[in-house]
Amino acid sequence: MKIVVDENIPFAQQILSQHGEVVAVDGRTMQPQQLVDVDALLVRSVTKVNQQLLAQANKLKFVGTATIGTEHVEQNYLAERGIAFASAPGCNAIAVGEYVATALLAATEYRYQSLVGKTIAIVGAGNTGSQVAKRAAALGMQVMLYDPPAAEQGTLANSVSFEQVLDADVISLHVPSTKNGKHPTYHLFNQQVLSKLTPEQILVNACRGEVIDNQALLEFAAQGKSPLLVLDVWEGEPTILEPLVKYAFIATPHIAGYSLEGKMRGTSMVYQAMCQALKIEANDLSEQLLPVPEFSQITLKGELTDSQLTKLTQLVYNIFADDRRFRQHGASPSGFDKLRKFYPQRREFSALQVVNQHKQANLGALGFNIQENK
Ligand SMILES: NC(=O)c1ccc[n+]([C@@H]2O[C@H](COP(=O)([O-])OP(=O)(O)OC[C@H]3O[C@@H](n4cnc5c(N)ncnc54)[C@H](O)[C@@H]3O)[C@@H](O)[C@H]2O)c1
Ligand SMILES: O=C(O)[C@H](O)[C@H](O)COP(=O)(O)O
Repeated sequence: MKIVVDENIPFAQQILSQHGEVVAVDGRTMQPQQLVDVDALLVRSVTKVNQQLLAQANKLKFVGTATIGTEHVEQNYLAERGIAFASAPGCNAIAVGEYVATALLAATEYRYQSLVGKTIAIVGAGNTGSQVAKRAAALGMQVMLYDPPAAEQGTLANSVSFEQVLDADVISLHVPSTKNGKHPTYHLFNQQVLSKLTPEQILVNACRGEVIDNQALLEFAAQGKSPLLVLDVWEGEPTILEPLVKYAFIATPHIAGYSLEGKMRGTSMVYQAMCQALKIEANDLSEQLLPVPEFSQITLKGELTDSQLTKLTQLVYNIFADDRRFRQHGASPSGFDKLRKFYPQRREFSALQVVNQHKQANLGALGFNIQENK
């Protein structure tokens, strides 16, 4: 069996080589001739899987994307060809929740404010939005969910109105990128919507760049009229609107979901799906391949202040290091992809065991591994 994988799928080589020849290729520049006689293809979000790419894929039986987003894959075309498809829903949702929580704590410290009692509107209450909601609630915020599709399907009891979203202290975006259907998200935050926001608010985009009209946002930001911006995703990646970067409080190259655990779950999920589709027995080594974290335990002697909590999150995930690297090296197309390719190992909060003498319920809800000190 021959399997082609994006070279940026961690652990793929070790896990898949049990089943045949594994060829790792650059996902951004993958070519049709690389798929001749290939049985399975595993990609990430940067590979457009369409008729053109699969023109010479004479033996292909399975395509998997080790990501949450699926807009880069023409699923109808795969179905027409009888090629099985799987994605990895929710694989890196915890990492996105931790990214947003870390960013919000940093932002409010910068403004000498507290998050307690502030409102947050979460646009898109799916896997990533729910993880953000859980952490925002743990930080004492009042959470509002806006998700008309889920409300219509009856899976969300209370979806607030879009007007309520625009009034929130924090607006955090967690929708897929869609141009069609009843609730398209392309430029959901367009010039008109952005004009209603104020510099006192915080706007987070960790879903897809094109959900915000980046040119319009730049114009408001340049006039000092935009909210405080936390931007992980950008329109046109990797060719982004570079002047926007300097106006963001936090700017990162689409790495909100890039925890090692999140990537490992993505690999594991598509591996399992591939084995099922190709009717082979799975031997998932991913958990075993996860390295021991550099840090392991911290003992807290007293109640944490807001500032100490901010530091604790940054101890595990140094969001400012990501931001710094991006501003220094990442805004050009090659820089953007390079930072993502050579992203340092980032662990989830659960990798840190917190020995806690004072009960702080919110640390557990934030994702830390709590050990009560009796
Ligand atoms: N920055 C990153 O590293 C990163 C990581 C993971 C996911 N993502 C992106 O975030 C998106 C969301 O991920 P998820 O796991 O939460 O997906 P999900 O499918 O679990 O949830 C998306 C939610 O958005 C809702 N939705 C769709 N259109 C909407 C609209 N117009 N208004 C409000 N809600 C709407 C859906 O009903 C659904 O509940 C993904 O599609 C992916 O593109 C980015
Ligand atoms: O959709 C997802 O899962 C995320 O956006 C993910 O972080 C994308 O990562 P990429 O495939 O671009 O490396």
